[in-house]
Amino acid sequence: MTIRVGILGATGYTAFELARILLRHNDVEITALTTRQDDRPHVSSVHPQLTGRLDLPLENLSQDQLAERCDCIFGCLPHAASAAVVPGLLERGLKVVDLSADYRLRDVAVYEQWYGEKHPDPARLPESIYGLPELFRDPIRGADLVANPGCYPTSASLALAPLLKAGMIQPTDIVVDAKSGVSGAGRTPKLGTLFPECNESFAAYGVGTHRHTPEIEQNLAQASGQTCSVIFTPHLVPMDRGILSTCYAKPTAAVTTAEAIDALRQFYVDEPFVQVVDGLPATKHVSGTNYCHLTARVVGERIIVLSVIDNLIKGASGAAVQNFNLMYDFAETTALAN
Ligand SMILES: NC(=O)C1=CN([C@@H]2O[C@H](COP(=O)(O)OP(=O)(O)OC[C@H]3O[C@@H](n4cnc5c(N)ncnc54)[C@H](OP(=O)(O)O)[C@@H]3O)[C@@H](O)[C@H]2O)C=CC1
Ligand SMILES: CC(=O)N[C@@H](CCC(=O)OP(=O)(O)O)C(=O)O
Repeated sequence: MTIRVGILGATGYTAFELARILLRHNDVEITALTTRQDDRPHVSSVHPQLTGRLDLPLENLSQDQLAERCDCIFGCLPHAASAAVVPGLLERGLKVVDLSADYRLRDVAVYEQWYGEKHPDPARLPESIYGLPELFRDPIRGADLVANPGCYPTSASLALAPLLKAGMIQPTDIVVDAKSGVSGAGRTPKLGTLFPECNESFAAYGVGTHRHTPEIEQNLAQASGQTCSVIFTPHLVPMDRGILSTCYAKPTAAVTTAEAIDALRQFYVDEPFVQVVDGLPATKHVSGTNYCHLTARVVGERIIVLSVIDNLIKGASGAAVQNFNLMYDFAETTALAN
């Protein structure tokens, strides 16, 4: 069975990584790439790395044109822009993996509080499926609309959910101190991601206000069945890609480092893309892959869980293909095992 796939926002970074991964998928044909530009640039002029590997223009396509050419859409648009088109695609019978934040939060009031704008498609929020297979796999199988997680929430949730579920850490006073490479901000130019602004510099941003805070709390609450509160502080690191999340939590009882690592290992024993390591993980260990590396240390009165992912792969496009594989009942690792 060949699934015809379209990628929205194809000039961007996550779209490029998606195309690269999907070209390795034997059951996929990429049949549409979209842009708002009207001059139909060839994909090789937008992403020279794809020269000779994909022969398609980027086009400003209508929803009817997408429905004629595609079975499934990967949405790589900014939030709000995504929810403006997803309903029409679903109504035309397409399946959608949405990489934006639009369908991740269950509660429209929480979305509007943290994103500071009206949700374009609020009725669909309670029924969209959150695509983090290691924590919530079953509903993804056969789903029509999967909300691909944010990059920081993936790294933090994979680190903390197992220990919360095992009752080893308290659900409050959790601190997630996370650092991301600059590709996390996308290819669309912004002042803060210009080379002279961020190179040789290291800064926090969104302190106390970052919109991934409620997404992390939602995941931890859903995984553990208890209300969770998280202080999340992201930082921009002058490197291309990668996220390191250092997560601090209070143990519920005396625990050793070996016991904490063992709990993580037991939880992820059958997971192809989560590796619990003994040494300290580094972003380079997972760069360009769909893996998350995790470890833990007990220091004083805290358990510290360290988690690394590639923001563009496990934090975005690799996870999207993992979800796609589940939606279509392909082996979950198809096109991702590198
Ligand atoms: N970068 C990352 O690490 C991660 C990103 N995400 C999310 O994935 C989505 C894509 O991210 P990324 O690829 O990094 O972003 P980019 O900025 O690299 O690309 C987004 C693309 O969307 C198109 N676009 C921009 N604004 C609009 C608009 N208002 N309406 C329609 N199209 C628009 C642009 O294409 P054009 O100008 O050609 O029309 C642009 O190239 C975003 O929602 C992002 O938050 C999620 C996890 C990680
Ligand atoms: C470094 C950087 O700027 N990172 C982005 C997160 C990328 C991501 O996951 O964003 P979505 O939730 O929109 O999909 C940010 O902090 O907004």
